[in-house]
Amino acid sequence: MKIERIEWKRLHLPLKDPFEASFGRLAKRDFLLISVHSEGETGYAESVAMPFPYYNEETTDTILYMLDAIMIPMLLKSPIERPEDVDRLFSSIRRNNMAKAALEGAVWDLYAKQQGLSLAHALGGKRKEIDVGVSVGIEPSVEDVVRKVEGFVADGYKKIKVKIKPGFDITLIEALRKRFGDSLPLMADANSAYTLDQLDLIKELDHYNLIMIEQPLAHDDIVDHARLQHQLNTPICLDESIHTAEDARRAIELGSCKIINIKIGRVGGLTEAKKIHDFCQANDVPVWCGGMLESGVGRAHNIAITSLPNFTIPGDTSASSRYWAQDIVVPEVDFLRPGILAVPDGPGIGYAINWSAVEALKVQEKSYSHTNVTI
Ligand SMILES: O=C(O)CCC(=O)c1ccccc1C(=O)O
Ligand SMILES: [Mg+2]
Repeated sequence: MKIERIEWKRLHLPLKDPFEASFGRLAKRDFLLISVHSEGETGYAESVAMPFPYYNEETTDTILYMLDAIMIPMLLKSPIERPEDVDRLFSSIRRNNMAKAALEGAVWDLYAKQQGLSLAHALGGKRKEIDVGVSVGIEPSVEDVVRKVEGFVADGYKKIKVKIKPGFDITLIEALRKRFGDSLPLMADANSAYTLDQLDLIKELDHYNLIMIEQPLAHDDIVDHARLQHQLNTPICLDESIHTAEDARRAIELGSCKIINIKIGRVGGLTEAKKIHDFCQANDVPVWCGGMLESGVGRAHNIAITSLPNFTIPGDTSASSRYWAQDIVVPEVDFLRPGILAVPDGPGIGYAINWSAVEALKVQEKSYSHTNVTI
């Protein structure tokens, strides 16, 4: 697999409605669409960092720097046979997982296309359809969230995740249970907004039959989460705290969580995502695929990894129309049946790029080949 050219295009894609979590509010997506070219095929992926370092330490600009100064030159000068070689190549670079994942993901798509396989199949996924849920942001009032959830329930989403923060938690969950009853598959994501000092408040959430509580405590903690899990009936799911399969092993050994949210970007790529999946499967810990408000390209990667067998809980990969007036893929990501997405069986990610949409959203771009990169 001789990599001849690598490009990024920086896109600004406006959200239909601003999305808010305890870490901040977002009105548009600012991300890099990555293309990796080899022998007539092109692999695609996108960078998933937020524009601010409040979810994790990366931003679109830190990714741009890492790709431009370090990772693209490294990739262009290294012999690559399989996508796992990219994971190995970048293993000496500490963290910067979303930068690594953006390039590694494009090489996975390229590799699958060169083998004539769907990305799902290349990863070892067998599932042809996946159940999906939706993540609902914080709104000005509890009633606003209830109204939004009404729409998503009507759409047929299989899991409703709501964002919570101190002062916007028990009253919200209470209102949702009152309106939709106990059988609605409901969970809450705190994005690290609480500490163990709020134990009594967090324990109140035990009364609402939540499927799980996602990342209640600090982004870099597994010790307090273990103490909390031992006093909580509701399963804890870790998102921010898990960056590697080793992190997953430690958290599971300690009893810090009963479920893991796998995000390809947060863990540095599909190779590591698959390792976490496999470790969790061997230890009877279910996983699901988290979202980062991706365009259709990132959504396609999420669908592919979700075809693996231990993704037994509906993820955050909703339809394109949940976020975008127009997505950058054709066809757009849409339900096969309510709450169900088809896993594409065409080569690679199974979606084409809508280049006229990309050109309209583009704010910056750069192309690299052996002739313009000093290696
Ligand atoms: O719909 C999605 O893509 C998931 C939205 C979401 O919850 C989220 C979005 C941005 C950053 C972090 C998170 C999260 O899961 O914590
Ligand atoms: Mg989360």
